[in-house]
Amino acid sequence: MAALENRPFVKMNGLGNEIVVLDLREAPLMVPPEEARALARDGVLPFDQIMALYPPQSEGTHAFVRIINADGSESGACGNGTRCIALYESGRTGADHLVFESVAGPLACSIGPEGITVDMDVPRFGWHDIPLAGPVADTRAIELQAGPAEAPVLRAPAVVNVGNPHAIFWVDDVEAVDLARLGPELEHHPIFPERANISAAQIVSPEHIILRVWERGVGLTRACGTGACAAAVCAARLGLTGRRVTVTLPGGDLVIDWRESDDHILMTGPAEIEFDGRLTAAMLGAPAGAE
Ligand SMILES: N[C@@H](CCC[C@H](N)C(=O)O)C(=O)O
Repeated sequence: MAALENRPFVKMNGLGNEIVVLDLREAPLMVPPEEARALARDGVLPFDQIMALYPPQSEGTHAFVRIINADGSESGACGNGTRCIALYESGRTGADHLVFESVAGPLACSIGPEGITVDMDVPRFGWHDIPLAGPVADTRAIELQAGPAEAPVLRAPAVVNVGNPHAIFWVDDVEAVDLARLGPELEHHPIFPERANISAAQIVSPEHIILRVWERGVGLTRACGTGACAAAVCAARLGLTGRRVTVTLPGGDLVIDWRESDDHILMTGPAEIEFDGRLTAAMLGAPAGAE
């Protein structure tokens, strides 16, 4: 029998980033990676991330959240998924201010007229924080390139950890970059011992970035909240933009404010509940009723 069989789920999205919320607080269990992979593969419940909720570990928090990618790997952060669990929990409790915990630390969320704002904590730029495979004096532009000589070669990404590792390449036109081909090569580049999310970022103005993301453990997604945070803080740090930008992804816009007073990253955007149901053996890759 599949471990997750018959568990309730809620299908949500954050700007088209496909999210499945599993509220496991009543009967906690670890999400088997092979069941996550089967669920992502079977097409009935396509998802980019599972946001699995566990009983809170600290006073005043709503849940501990573990984030599982479609390939079964775990991530320390998921911006779009965090807005989704904030909306889900607000619907259950009526609260407009919520705090979750994750392996990367606390996630304070507030629901307001502009959308759902998540405090994504502070960015980390040290080579060992990303992490990179070895010491790099200045991670503002590491020496890395990919792509055939005849195509626009991606060069010298900025790198940052915003709860998960990101590499951002600055390009003149995001549509001219074949991220579907270069993404997997770069995600698994040996310079990234924990792999990395790979973005192509086009600076439109000091207040506007267009972004495309190849997500670690998933692939191309319609939106990546941590990718938007990563591109925003790296662009500001390089003087390419201000500290408050709109990031346009295929699924829509996020507003990122890299707060001057404490360097926290505030991400604001929508979330949507689509439908709910219960997981079946077939969805989890096991024959129904199998012991
Ligand atoms: N879609 C997420 C990112 C989820 C985790 C990422 N794939 C990773 O493994 O680091 C977001 O909205 O941030």
